[in-house]
Amino acid sequence: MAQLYYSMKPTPMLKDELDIVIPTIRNLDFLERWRPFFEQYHLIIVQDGDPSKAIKIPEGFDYELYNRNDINRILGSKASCISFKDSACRCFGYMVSKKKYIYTIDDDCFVAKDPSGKEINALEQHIKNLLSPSTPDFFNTLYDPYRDGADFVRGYPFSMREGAITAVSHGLWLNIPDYDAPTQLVKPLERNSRKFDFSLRYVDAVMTIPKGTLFPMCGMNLAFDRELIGPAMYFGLMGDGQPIGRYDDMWAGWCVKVICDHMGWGVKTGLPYIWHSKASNPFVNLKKEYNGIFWQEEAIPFFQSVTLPKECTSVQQCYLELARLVKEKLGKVDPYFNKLAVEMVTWIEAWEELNSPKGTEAKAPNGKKK
Ligand SMILES: O=c1ccn([C@@H]2O[C@H](COP(=O)(O)OP(=O)(O)O[C@H]3O[C@@H](CO)[C@H](O)[C@H]3O)[C@@H](O)[C@H]2O)c(=O)[nH]1
Ligand SMILES: [Mn+2]
Repeated sequence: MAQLYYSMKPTPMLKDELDIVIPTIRNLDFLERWRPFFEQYHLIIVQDGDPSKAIKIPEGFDYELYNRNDINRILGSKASCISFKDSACRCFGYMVSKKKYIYTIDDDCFVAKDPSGKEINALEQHIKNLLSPSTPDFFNTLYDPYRDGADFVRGYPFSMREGAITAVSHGLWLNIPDYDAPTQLVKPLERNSRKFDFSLRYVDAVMTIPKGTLFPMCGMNLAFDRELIGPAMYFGLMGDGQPIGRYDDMWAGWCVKVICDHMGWGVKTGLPYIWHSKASNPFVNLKKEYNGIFWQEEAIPFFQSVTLPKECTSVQQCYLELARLVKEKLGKVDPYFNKLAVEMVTWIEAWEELNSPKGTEAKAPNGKKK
């Protein structure tokens, strides 16, 4: 009967070309809310924290599950580049995936509704964003010209209307916005939701982030072309034993954007929205973010000043050049950046080990096929 049910359901887009990566420290009951949208995709679950803890995964999902023991077993000494006790561990899922696309989502994110009350299939919107071109070189004032009902506006050069390949689709959040701790502390009650003037909160737009402009990439609701930009999607070393937290995705976003600009690829932000249900503790977050709030005032000018040499023709080469520059330019800000630069190189070595044709296959001992 189940087979008949599946055969009757429409095959979702990129069903066999996309993995969903979830970092977690808890049971994944949230998947029940996403079942209509996720159950035909393969999940890669990266269990953080105590590997002896069993997490419950609802029946009917096709997944592979990795805990810290698996990460250490698969990467050996190179496991040092994967964060422990921080959601940054999710990037291990990007590395072991064999698919062209990745969607990553937090386990406290649920299906949101658009202003008409319709449930948002966030994954489908991300896929549309990734499969349609970007406009990094010339801003279209009607936002995404490739969306139904939109187009290029007058004065947009026809020679540029083919657009660029889209490497990243950055989604947003209703209810709990991704604020830093100081902002959270001064706006404890603010919700990005229908209680306020909903039309101000739900912006029905997808836009390309212009070339040469950095952005704060949030890992909560994010999709990307893994074959294109995967090697640069290293979520910086945070968590246990590190002097900084909650800048993992920010670090990845700055590296990714500099490399996408160099390669001529686009990064989009906007739709889809998810419903972010849980605000993490602002005081705990302040401790994690403290150094980052200082260091980003040095890091941003550094990334803005980076020019990658034309000899860097692959993402791996770009990333290794970035690691070299991080050590040279940011190492004097704090020794942490020397360590981060080393782990950036380790990440690329581990990526190559698992993903080059002769690379080793990562075997997930815990996993369930439907
Ligand atoms: O030690 C940990 C803590 C959590 N996780 C998993 O990671 C995600 C996010 O956790 P949570 O929702 O509690 O934290 P947020 O502050 O909302 O996360 C956002 O901030 C950034 C953190 O870098 C990031 O952009 C967002 O994720 C959940 O799935 C937890 O289960 C973990 O793996 N390890
Ligand atoms: Mn959260």
